[in-house]
Amino acid sequence: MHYIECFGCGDVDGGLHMTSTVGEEHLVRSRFEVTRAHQGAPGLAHGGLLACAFDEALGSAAGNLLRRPAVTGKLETDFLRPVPVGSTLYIVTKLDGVAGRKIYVSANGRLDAEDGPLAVRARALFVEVTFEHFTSHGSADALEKFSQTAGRSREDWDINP
Ligand SMILES: CCCCCCCCCCCCCCCC(=O)SCCNC(=O)CCNC(=O)[C@H](O)C(C)(C)COP(=O)(O)OP(=O)(O)OC[C@H]1O[C@@H](n2cnc3c(N)ncnc32)[C@H](O)[C@@H]1OP(=O)(O)O
Repeated sequence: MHYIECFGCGDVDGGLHMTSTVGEEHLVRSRFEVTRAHQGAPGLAHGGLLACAFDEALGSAAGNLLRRPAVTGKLETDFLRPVPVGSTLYIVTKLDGVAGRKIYVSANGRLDAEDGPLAVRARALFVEVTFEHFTSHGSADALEKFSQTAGRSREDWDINP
């Protein structure tokens, strides 16, 4: 979790409640459990919410792998199979490259198992920003809110392992 009020990973009523873990080979694994609250057509996940889940997974990978603050500039999704309510999407994200402030990431989402059928593919461009992006465009106390949630100081965020 990067922020307790984040719709993707935070503790928000109706949020996606996603978890992400950095694993082997610098892959980030995220899970999204699809509930009735995420429906578009009866019994099926809404495409916009699936895009949101991938924004979260891709953003978490960019942030956690590079330890730099970044925001989504562009997000593309391919919806390959319907995603039913009650299923879990297993999303694996990889870092494809970095060019200056531009961070390229891509992800595959499989149904109900890491080796399940491929349901959604996504690619995104994240753009590195300064911390002032969040304080000037969002909330003046954004940095305090981030560090309260994650137990990190601003200096921790500047580390690039
Ligand atoms: C640190 C420790 C972390 C710890 C762990 C953190 C975990 C963390 C988990 C987070 C998980 C959150 C997941 C949800 C993430 C969101 O929801 S972010 C919210 C949605 N996105 C936004 O609100 C962004 C809004 N847009 C903007 O603020 C600005 O347009 C941007 C993206 C900052 C870019 O503006 P800018 O700073 O003026 O930069 P600009 O010079 O225009 O662009 C820089 C480069 O990017 C390119 N570019 C920019 N936009 C685009 C685009 N749409 N298409 C193509 N190229 C583009 C430009 O062409 C330029 O390329 P070069 O000239 O360098 O070759």
